[in-house]
Amino acid sequence: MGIRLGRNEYGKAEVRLVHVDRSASVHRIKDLNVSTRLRGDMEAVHTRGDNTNCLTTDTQKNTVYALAREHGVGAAEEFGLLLARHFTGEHASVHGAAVELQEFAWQRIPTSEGPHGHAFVRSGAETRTVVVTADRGGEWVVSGFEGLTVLKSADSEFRGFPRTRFTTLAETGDRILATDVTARWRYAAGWNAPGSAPEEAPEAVGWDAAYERVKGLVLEAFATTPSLALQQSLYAMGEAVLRERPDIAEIRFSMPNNHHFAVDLAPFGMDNPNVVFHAADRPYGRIEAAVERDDAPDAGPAWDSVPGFV
Ligand SMILES: O=c1[nH]c(=O)c2[nH]c(=O)[nH]c2[nH]1
Repeated sequence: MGIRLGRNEYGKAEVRLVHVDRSASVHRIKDLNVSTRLRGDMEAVHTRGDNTNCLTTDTQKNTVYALAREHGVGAAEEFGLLLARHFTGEHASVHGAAVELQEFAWQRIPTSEGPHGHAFVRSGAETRTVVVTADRGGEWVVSGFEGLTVLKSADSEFRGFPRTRFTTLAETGDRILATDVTARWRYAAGWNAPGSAPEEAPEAVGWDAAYERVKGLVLEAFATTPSLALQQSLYAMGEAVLRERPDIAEIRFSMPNNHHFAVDLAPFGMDNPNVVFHAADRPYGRIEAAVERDDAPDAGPAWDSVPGFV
């Protein structure tokens, strides 16, 4: 009987790193949750318990902290690339690395004398996310965010769906459309061809500026697309991003349909022209799709370590 080791990876999950940049009197903080995953020559550790090639998960955790001290922490994409390159470059037994980051945003507390120098309040409606993958074939960056909660109180309809013997949903020309957007986008330029020039890549343009622009495009498309279905809003959001950003090959979304039901106030002799709603928390519809360019370069392993998008 033949039995063999299948796909495998290992790493340290959820290393909580807070880095304070104290180089000026006004501090900057980076608050990250970093997970590492390594692949490589790991047959012996699995089949024989021979740890010769096993760069321990404890060392991986320490590396996150030590490289933060040595290099500082820039954009999450930059720090992810630094770590992935370190693991694949410094350890012969490691052939590939995936680094997953979540970033929690902080903003200096506004005071009557301006933003405080070293007191912060958590900010940002959403959590920024990054997954960097590096192996001998190249580097891939998937940026994104999760938990961007949005709502439209008009310009949303849902009609024309099939009516089966189990259908009770009424057609509507006016409903609340609400969701928590999770979006992940894969950069194309310079990131999946080893040795290709990164001039047009966001590393040159600025990861933070690229992030803010994509978020802005997603929000604007949600707001301005008269919605006939949440699926249509999703596609419009992806299309808006790909039209403007040739450096992005594809964008994937996962969005709950956070249902709001108009409350029946007739028992109290009142009408309810879409004014009073019950915000239901479950069940919820779940709408997921990728929007991609026809000529998108191959995704390679870019999505392999992206949670919820496999
Ligand atoms: O935008 C929507 N898409 C659906 O697929 C769906 N299904 C449903 O019950 N309500 C909605 N709304």
